[in-house]
Amino acid sequence: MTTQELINQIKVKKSFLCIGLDVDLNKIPPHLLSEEDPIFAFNKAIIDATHHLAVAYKPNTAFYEAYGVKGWESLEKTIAYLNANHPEMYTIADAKRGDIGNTSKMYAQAFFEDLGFDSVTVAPYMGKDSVEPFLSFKNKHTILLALTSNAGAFDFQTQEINGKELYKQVLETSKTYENSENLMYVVGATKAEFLAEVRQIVPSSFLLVPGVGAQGGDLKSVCKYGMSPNVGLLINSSRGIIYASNNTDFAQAAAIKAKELQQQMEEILNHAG
Ligand SMILES: O=C(O)c1cc(=O)[nH]c(=O)n1[C@@H]1O[C@H](COP(=O)(O)O)[C@@H](O)[C@H]1O
Repeated sequence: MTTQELINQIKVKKSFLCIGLDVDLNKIPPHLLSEEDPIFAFNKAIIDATHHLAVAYKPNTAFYEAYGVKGWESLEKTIAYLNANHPEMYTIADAKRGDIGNTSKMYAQAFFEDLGFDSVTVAPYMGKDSVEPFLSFKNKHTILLALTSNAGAFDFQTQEINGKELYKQVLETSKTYENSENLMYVVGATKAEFLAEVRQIVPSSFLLVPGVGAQGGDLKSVCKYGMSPNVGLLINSSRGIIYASNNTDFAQAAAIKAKELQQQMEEILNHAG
């Protein structure tokens, strides 16, 4: 999906919500455990109930890899279901990859070509030649970790090197990479006040903002500091939506939570004009 197509979807749906499909078998409704593929059954029900309220889905691959071959099959089925039935949805493989060039190329192939995701999250630590193999894929996005939502973000990302915080160096340096127009960035919702400075460096890039909901990030603050003229935000909530109920009404309960966020987003978009 192109960036313009994503922007169009945001305008049509009046939503910039990304729903995180972080499926934990200990948290899903027990009645699903007798299904042949409980993870896919859960995802399909959540997608069917929420796709009109969100513009993106983000399975975090850890939750699938944890179940071995079966988990990977559930991931494959989930992305295939989305691409076949909801091609308008933007898809993010949250895999946080990045390695020497020839290895990164294989990671990119796995997520963009084999699985067919629109984007993948990548760690910037190994630098230019670890990121550019992802950027060379047309109409695919590479979502680089800039300032993450967790407490450990302050260990390195906000430390200054030559008078500049590392996350700012990541933003600035990555703009010089080949095909840098295919970049998006992760900035945690728990660090909303940093978004104004992020926007000074990347005024129009899309930002994936996780941390609303279970981690306590505030939607309004994120929009206040981070919204660009083209919206430029994908706000993710995983547990806060998908585990709203662990009973037979789980999908409807997820839709209620998703709608709460979508309505707040619609109000913000209306005010932004
Ligand atoms: O890359 C991410 O999506 C990510 C970056 C970050 O800084 N913080 C963060 O929470 N995430 C992911 O976003 C999701 C947040 O989930 P909830 O806290 O349940 O909404 C998880 O899949 C995290 O791995």
